[in-house]
Amino acid sequence: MTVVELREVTREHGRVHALRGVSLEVAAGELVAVMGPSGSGKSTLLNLAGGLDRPTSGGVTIEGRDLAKVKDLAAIRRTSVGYVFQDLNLIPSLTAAENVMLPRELDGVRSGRARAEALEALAEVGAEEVAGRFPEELSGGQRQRVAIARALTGERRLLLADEPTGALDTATGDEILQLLRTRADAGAAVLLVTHEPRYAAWADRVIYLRDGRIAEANAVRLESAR
Ligand SMILES: Nc1ncnc2c1ncn2[C@@H]1O[C@H](COP(=O)(O)OP(=O)(O)OP(=O)(O)O)[C@@H](O)[C@H]1O
Repeated sequence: MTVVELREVTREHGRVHALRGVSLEVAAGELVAVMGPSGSGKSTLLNLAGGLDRPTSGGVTIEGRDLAKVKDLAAIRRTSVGYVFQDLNLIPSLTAAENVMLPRELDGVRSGRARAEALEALAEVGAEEVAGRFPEELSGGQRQRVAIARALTGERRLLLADEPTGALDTATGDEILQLLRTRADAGAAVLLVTHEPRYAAWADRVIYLRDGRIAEANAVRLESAR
């Protein structure tokens, strides 16, 4: 089942062509890595796939809903899409658990249930022991786990990760990739932007962007590398 589909998507910023006619489908259960040089359009692709930005032309569909026809994009973002960015955007005045609860509470889920879900998501990423701590009291790897837990709550089917391992050491980066892989294996569609071939090796497919176009798309099966 296709979770996200981009059809001939372009995105222009004035005279800059950030994306030039990209088509891509990511199915449930798939982890797709997006690679390419700086400025090739990777973040633009991710933002469009998650409804954080709108294409200049072409279309984006998430779980069968054409985003061009959706009035409340924010609602789709909260219910269907989980984001993990390098700039983690954890709110400093909230504990780890409160950060994870927030999107669910914004969506009208009661506090008690949102808290139970948050603790479950934190346990899933191995961060339950930091639930009551504030972001500044956490290591980089712990913060990243909390950000992933926040992206996982509410059974969101599309997970978008933009260099989620950027600031982390190799061992912690591997753990984060393992989490994304596990999530894909459990039925999510995962799009991962990375510069690191070692992380791309966890993907089912790797697409290479160059100057806003897909230059190459490889299906890789590297079970033995995992
Ligand atoms: N808001 C914007 N206004 C103007 N130009 C933009 C904007 N966002 C992106 N661009 C341009 O679009 C192109 C693609 O940018 P994008 O951030 O998607 O690339 P990237 O592959 O993610 O790069 P990096 O690896 O450096 O993060 C670049 O030339 C960038 O300067």
